[in-house]
Amino acid sequence: MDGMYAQELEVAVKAVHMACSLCQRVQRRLVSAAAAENHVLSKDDDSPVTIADWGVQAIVSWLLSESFGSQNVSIVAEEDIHALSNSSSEKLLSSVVEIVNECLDEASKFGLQKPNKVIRSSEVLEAIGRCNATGGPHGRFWVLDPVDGTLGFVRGNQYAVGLALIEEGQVVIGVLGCPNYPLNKELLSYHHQPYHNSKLPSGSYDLWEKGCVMFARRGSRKAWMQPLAHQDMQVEWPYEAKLISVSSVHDPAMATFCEPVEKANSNQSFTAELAHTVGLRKQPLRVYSMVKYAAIARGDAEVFMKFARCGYKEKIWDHAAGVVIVHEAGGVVTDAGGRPLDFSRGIFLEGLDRGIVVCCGSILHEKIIGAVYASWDSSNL
Ligand SMILES: Nc1ncnc2c1ncn2[C@@H]1O[C@H](COP(=O)(O)OS(=O)(=O)O)[C@@H](OP(=O)(O)O)[C@H]1O
Ligand SMILES: [Mg+2]
Ligand SMILES: [Mg+2]
Ligand SMILES: [Mg+2]
Repeated sequence: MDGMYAQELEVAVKAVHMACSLCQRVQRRLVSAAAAENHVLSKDDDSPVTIADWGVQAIVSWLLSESFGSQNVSIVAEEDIHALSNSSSEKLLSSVVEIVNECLDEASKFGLQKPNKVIRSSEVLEAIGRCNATGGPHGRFWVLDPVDGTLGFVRGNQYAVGLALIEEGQVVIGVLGCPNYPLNKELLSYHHQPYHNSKLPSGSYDLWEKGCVMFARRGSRKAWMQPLAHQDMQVEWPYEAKLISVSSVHDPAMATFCEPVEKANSNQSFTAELAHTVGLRKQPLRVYSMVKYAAIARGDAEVFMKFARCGYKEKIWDHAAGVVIVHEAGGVVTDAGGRPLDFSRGIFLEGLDRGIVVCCGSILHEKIIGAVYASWDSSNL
């Protein structure tokens, strides 16, 4: 990790590894219905939030502040402390504090310094609440989605931790933790049973079998993947990193496209029409979270399309890390008008033309953008 942003990238990768470890602990506990009740809440818009969302936001914010000084760190992130700070949420907050300390205790596993004392609830709240930057065109800020695909997470399925650094409106580094990403791509659409791992005798599974962290630096033309450390496995930091790159498939008939699982999050009949128009023949791969970007970057799928319903504004933390990783792995990411996504206008991807189109290469990309023009008028978006 030499060159520009080397230190930022190193800290971000370590922080995402630790965040993934936190998520894995929580996901294992969610298996018990009784625990799930205390660990999953609904937000005002009815979307779920869990102790993992707050725990990851706290831990990443805390680690970034420790590494760069809190006065130098500005973070735009999804969660806030509202639901955690009222008097009825004491138990919830103590679960978050407990999991944060449990994970920080293992800091050395990820090449990080363990704190010399226990982190108190006020510090956890402070770390979460500090992530209230609003982005914009100037300066430097981090963008964090502590758990992307929270729905997938609570269902024991795919989810991601996304961390990116934006400078002068451009995403300069991206790190994506995908704890359930299978090495065997056929298993991407498989319903994961996360707790199965814990039943395996230690050492009987391959380090690369499931779970990875992907990362890239803008302009490097390289994207990397590291395995996650599995429970009970003694692996020394730094972990081995492999180069990844997009698929070389350009024939639509051979290509796989992925899209959100939830019908509410993308117009699946419109994407089916686009797929048909350009000659994509395979069944769509429906995957939760930015794991869809990971699948493109790793060459496990060729196209990702998301057309949110009219009026929904995409947020920068749902895309920043994925976009730079796909781009450096050789892929193309634009809106449906063919323009790059604009991360310089606050927390939303303002000005996004209709939807997001991610492809392994320009041939497929041009076909899809062309099909959007042809289909748009007849669509009911
Ligand atoms: N109505 C609507 N339309 C589009 N997108 C929405 C919508 N509501 C929420 N979100 C955001 O979608 C994030 C999850 O997107 P996915 O592509 O992973 O969708 S899906 O979970 O596979 O269905 C999800 O991220 P997380 O909240 O981090 O899970 C939301 O930020
Ligand atoms: Mg998200
Ligand atoms: Mg989220
Ligand atoms: Mg959410």
